Order: sequence, then structure tokens, then C-alpha cells
Amino acid sequence: MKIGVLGAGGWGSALANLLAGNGHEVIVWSIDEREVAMLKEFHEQRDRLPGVILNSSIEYTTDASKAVIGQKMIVCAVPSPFVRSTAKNIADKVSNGQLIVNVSKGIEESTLKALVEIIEEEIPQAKVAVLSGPSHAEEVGRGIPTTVVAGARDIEIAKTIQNAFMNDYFRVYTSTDVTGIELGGSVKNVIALAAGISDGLGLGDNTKAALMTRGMAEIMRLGLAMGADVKTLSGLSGMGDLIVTCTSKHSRNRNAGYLIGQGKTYEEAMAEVKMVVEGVYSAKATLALAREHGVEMPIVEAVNNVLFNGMTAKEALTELLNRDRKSEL
Ligand SMILES: NC(=O)C1=CN([C@@H]2O[C@H](COP(=O)(O)OP(=O)(O)OC[C@H]3O[C@@H](n4cnc5c(N)ncnc54)[C@H](O)[C@@H]3O)[C@@H](O)[C@H]2O)C=CC1
Ligand SMILES: O=C(CO)COP(=O)(O)O
Repeated sequence: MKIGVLGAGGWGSALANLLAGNGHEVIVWSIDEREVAMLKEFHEQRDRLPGVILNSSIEYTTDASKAVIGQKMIVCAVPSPFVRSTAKNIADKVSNGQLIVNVSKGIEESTLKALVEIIEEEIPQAKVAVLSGPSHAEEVGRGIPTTVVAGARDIEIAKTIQNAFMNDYFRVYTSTDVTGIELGGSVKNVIALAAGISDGLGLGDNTKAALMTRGMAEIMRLGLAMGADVKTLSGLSGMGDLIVTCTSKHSRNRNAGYLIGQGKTYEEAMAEVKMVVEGVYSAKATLALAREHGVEMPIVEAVNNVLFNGMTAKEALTELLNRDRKSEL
């Protein structure tokens, strides 16, 4: 199958490599000429995935039309703040019914929309789906066993994606719950910031387990209010991704949270992590969604207070611990 990948960061490169390894004809687009030159010369994403030598059959381009026109599938792997501009940029090149698979995670702050909806809005003639789950590029790039979910409202599309991506180390499940998949993948990043902050403050495993579990309760509350399936939220793209992102050394969100817990601002933390820290972009939008749907998300609120409202991490934690007494159920 001919596949175009938009975005040559860690995730775009790891997935392009996987797809080329599966025998597909892959071309990767990046907005960044320097990135394309590096990939062409070294077959290695030296900034994001050092040590992973990418399949030499992959082509690279800065010309988006080459990665879109005539491709059977387009994989969109640009960070969430650039999904709308990238979709706008390719809209007139996408043919009727062409398949676009979003693999990024985030919620747009100005519209509170998830990424599949944004792509659908900008490219109404496309069929848009999502692929998400606990899947760090650093591990997928090394062929470490990984499981994800392909979501599309039309199950046949989800199956097409499953067939394209699946191999002996990358297991893909199908689902029609696009809302649940995208919500879990986006909100877990905000909770991972909290888990990282807790680690950065020097607190213990008990605290992190509490943040993950109560964070999951917040994801469930919002997800159910938005019509997601509880099985999706407790599945790979919800609970699974929350576990990996709150505990992994590879996690950009956890690592940024750690630096914030140590006293850095979110801008300083993002600069140090270098790669995209999606939780920072999704934090305000998640809180706004919670208010819109009338659900409580105290951990998400605490993360917002630390990131944007000048509260120290310690103060936010004290506030969380001193909330009204309540029943767990
Ligand atoms: N890295 C990972 O392990 C995983 C990442 N994801 C998601 O995939 C998405 C991409 O993440 P990464 O590849 O890690 O990001 P990254 O930080 O490695 O790469 C960023 C990419 O964005 C491109 N870019 C910068 N400005 C741009 C613009 N204005 N328009 C279009 N592209 C632009 C850069 O050229 C670069 O290729 C994120 O939403 C992330 O949450 C999902 C699963 C795993
Ligand atoms: O979503 C991801 C892994 O599934 C990547 O985000 P993190 O690097 O913050 O964990």
C-alpha cells in the first residue's frame, strides 16, 4: 500500500519505519527542511530517535502534495497545535474518500475539539480515523511488543488500518469509539504532568498511584459525559496509555511534570524536554470541557493552577488533599 506520513518527529518516524517494514511504500513529509535533509542522509531521526536506523526504502519530502496525492493512506503525526494548519495545507490535495489516520493526541484549546474532528472539519471529503494506545516511539522503533487501537466509525476502515499496521510486535485492535479513544489519549497527558510533578516533588509511589487512579476516575467522568464507552476508557487508549505515560522514562509529559515539580516553569520544562509536551496544550481545554459537561476534575484543575495560575506544586497538592471528605464510589 502507498502511505504518506505527515510529520517526521519521533512518532512519525517510528510509524513510517514500522509501515515500511510491513512492506508498504512510505513517503514522509516534514515542514522542516533540516529534518528532511537529516533523514535522507542518515536514515535516522537523530534528534528524536537516536540509534534507530530507519528502513532505507522510506522517502522524505518537504512537498506535502507528494505525501498526499495518490496515497492509499495518510498518517497524520504532527503535534496537536499544528494539526489544523497541516490539514488546511493539504485539504485541496486530498481526494474523495481518501483515508487519513490521526496518530496525534490533543484537544484544540480554542474549539475544545479533538483531532479527528478538526481534520474532518478541514477536509470533509476524507475518511478520518485514529490510532492510539500505550506506544512510545522509542520502543516501537526498537520492535518492542506494543498494542494499540485503530478507531473509526466505520469498522471496515478500522480493519484496513489494523491490517496495514499489524505485525509480530505491533498488535492492533479495532474499535468504533473514536470519541473515547481520542479523549483517553489526550487527557492522560494532563494526568501524566501531575504524576511527573509528584515525582519531581520527591513524593512516593503511593502518591503517584493515587494520582493515576483518581486521574482515571476523572477521565471516566468526562468520557462518560461525552458519550465514550467505559470499555474504551479502561482499555488500551485510556487506562493503558495512562499507565505508560505516568511511569515511563520515555514520557515527555511525565518528564516535563518532573521538572515543574522541581520548580521550573512549564516553558522551561518544555524547552528542556525538547519534544512536544501535549499535556500542556490540552490542560486548559480539558478543564473547559469538564466545566461544559458539569463534571469535577480536581487533578486537571490543579495542573492548570500550577501551569498557568502561579500556584506552586506543593500548594496544589495540599489543596487536592484537603478537598471535602467523600466516598470513593
Ligand atoms: N513520541 C511518541 O512516543 C508518541 C507521540 N504521539 C503523539 O504524536 C504526535 C507527534 O509527537 P512526536 O512525534 O513525539 O513529536 P516530536 O516533538 O518528536 O516532533 C515534532 C514534529 O513536528 C514538526 N513540526 C514542527 N512545527 C510544525 C508545523 N508548524 N507544522 C507541522 N509540523 C511541524 C517537526 O518538524 C517535527 O517533525 C503528538 O501528538 C504525540 O502526542 C503518540 C504516540 C507516541
Ligand atoms: O502518548 C504517548 C505514548 O503513548 C507519548 O506521550 P508521552 O511521551 O508524554 O508519554
